[in-house]
Amino acid sequence: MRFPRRRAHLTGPDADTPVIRLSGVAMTYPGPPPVPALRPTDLTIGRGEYVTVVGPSGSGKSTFLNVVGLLDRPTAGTYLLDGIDVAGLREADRTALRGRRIGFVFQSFNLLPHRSALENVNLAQLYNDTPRSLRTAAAEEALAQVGLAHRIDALPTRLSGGERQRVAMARALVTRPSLLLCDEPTGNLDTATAESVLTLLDDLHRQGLTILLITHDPNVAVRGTRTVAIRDGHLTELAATHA
Ligand SMILES: Nc1ncnc2c1ncn2[C@@H]1O[C@H](COP(=O)(O)OP(=O)(O)OP(=O)(O)O)[C@@H](O)[C@H]1O
Repeated sequence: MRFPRRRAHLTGPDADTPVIRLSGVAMTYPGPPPVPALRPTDLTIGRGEYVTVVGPSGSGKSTFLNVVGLLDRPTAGTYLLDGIDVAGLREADRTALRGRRIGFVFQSFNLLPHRSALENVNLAQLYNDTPRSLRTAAAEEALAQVGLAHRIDALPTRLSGGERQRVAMARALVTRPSLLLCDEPTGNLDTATAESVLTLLDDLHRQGLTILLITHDPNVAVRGTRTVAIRDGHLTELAATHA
């Protein structure tokens, strides 16, 4: 499966439209006392970039992820996702946009334990435009893409940690999202398994996928082609790592 530079469906952006453009985006939790968890931030992520966000505990990584992932509304600034100003959207439209354009991968996998790998991946297609008759094939293709073609009928409890994370990645990819948003994707994995997941992310990036990965681990952060650091809610661009 390749990730088209130009998205086919309805209001899909062209290749030059950044996937993410944040202008002065900030988040202050109301409190009391108010907590300025994300200071006014400008950040543009172009199509096909692999950006990592690194920062210590409490620096604002989850706050940033929740805003970018359309899980929380920022308290200031403008956020364009695929050129769409998300501030004006009603909640149902934000949910639909999130379901179509963003694939999430979490540290804890978040799979339904009593559903097979295939069913877990299939459930992610509630909001996409794939005709119902083609959804199973799309889910099988996504599982094959992460190297799990032979395990599609397995329950998560019968899979290793690395395999579970691959199912989660297939679930994130099946909608062909504009952005893969990863939150500590290797946090629950041993070193060798973590490396295989990071290698898969490298492959997906080479295929054109835009990736935003949040981590506290500098060794993971260097896998991105661009790294930003977050500290006390301030985002700063670090030097480019590898191409
Ligand atoms: N709902 C909330 N209400 C008030 N303050 C919050 C809320 N959520 C987070 N904070 C505060 O905002 C700051 C940033 O928190 P955040 O969870 O974004 O950090 P983090 O980098 O993700 O931390 P960790 O790596 O430990 O998960 C912290 O000072 C935290 O205490």
